[in-house]
Amino acid sequence: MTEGGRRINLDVRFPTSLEQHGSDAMHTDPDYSAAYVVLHTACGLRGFGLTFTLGKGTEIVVLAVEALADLVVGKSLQDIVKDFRGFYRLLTSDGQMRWLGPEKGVIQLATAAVLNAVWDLWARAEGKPLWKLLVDMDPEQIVSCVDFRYITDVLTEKEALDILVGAQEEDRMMKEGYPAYTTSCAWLGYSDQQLKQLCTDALKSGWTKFKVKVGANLDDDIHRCRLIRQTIGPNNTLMIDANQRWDVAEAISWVTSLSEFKPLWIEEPTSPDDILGHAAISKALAPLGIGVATGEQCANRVMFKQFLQASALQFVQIDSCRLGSVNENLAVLLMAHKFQVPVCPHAGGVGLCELVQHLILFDYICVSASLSNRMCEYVDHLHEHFTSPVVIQNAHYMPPKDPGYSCEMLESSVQRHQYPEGDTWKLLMNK
Ligand SMILES: C[C@H](O)[C@@H](O)[C@@H](O)[C@H](O)C(=O)O
Ligand SMILES: [Mg+2]
Repeated sequence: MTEGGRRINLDVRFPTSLEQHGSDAMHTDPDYSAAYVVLHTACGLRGFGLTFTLGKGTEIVVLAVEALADLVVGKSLQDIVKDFRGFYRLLTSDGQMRWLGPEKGVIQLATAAVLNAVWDLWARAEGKPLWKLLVDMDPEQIVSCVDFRYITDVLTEKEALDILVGAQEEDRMMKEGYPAYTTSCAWLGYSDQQLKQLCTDALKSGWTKFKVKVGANLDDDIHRCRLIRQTIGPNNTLMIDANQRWDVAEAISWVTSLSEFKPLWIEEPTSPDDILGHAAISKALAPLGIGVATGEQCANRVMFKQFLQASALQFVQIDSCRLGSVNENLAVLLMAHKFQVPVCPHAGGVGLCELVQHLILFDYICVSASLSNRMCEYVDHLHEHFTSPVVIQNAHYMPPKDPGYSCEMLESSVQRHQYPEGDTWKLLMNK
């Protein structure tokens, strides 16, 4: 990898807060943003990677990426992928930098951005979309990308190999795609009128599964859930998402008050680190038929391991930019399979839909072979800034065909949205 004398790590921000896109009970004004990484090889190939942020502080992630750059620049792609587990360890276990995490917080977001770019580069070098690169790998090679440190008490390499049965129903995915649900109809800052209109339009386009933001005000939640349930009807699926707003007892009583609207899950009811709290909530809500979903702020495989061990979640929400890239997502997919807990990836952010679709296709084809209680999140924002945007047909993700990990943004979009020097921000600041 070379640095080529120019900046390769960028702070790119979109002013989504202006229209309340992405708003929830804890993040009331997100500007969907990314620390964006471009790797250059000596032979002229480029790999693109990103990690998702909400605006302020993205510059800190960019600095963390720069701190990791020394571990990447000067290495060849072949050297990295020949011992990908070793390279993952190098990035996450540097004797000085690991003090900043380890494997969590800003440094982990930066690790994800860098490794996402490496995976993108690898898939491009092979001329395949990332999901296909994974599907075509030997189980041994897949397992060699995973760091099993701290998880061998629940998953050994041998067990992982046994799980990876090899490609199964790839054809089904090519024909039908992977089922999706939408969050874009019901961000917390949207008006009733907007909720109703967006749900009605989504129903017409074939959507049957809807997620609603809750957690700020109970009366308002009852009102919004009623409105949406009435609009989507009794047979479509509803999920609710509190984004960590409550204490444990509060979560149980609040969700009990919303149970008449029959949500499939309550997402992030409390602190993302409170594994036993999630277990208590799961136990209390099970008789109501409501599961607990979490993972978008679960920074590493060890946390997921414990959530699974403690029966603290019924839906695993992997995130392509929170965990340490594909390497660590593979570990979580395999553990979820061992515990027979369905994986429903998180994608509410810029670029997350583009990335995570690759992981869930791999999960279906090589790991789970099941669609029961499984779906991938979709949000309808900012896809126009990517060179290979997601393709949704009849509420399904259609498998990407272009080589890479779908991380590349249009150069014009990057330029316009760079913070603070891009035109979009200059204009907003001068208002
Ligand atoms: C701030 C973001 O939009 C979150 O609200 C979003 O990721 C959300 O939790 C989701 O599940 O999509
Ligand atoms: Mg969420």
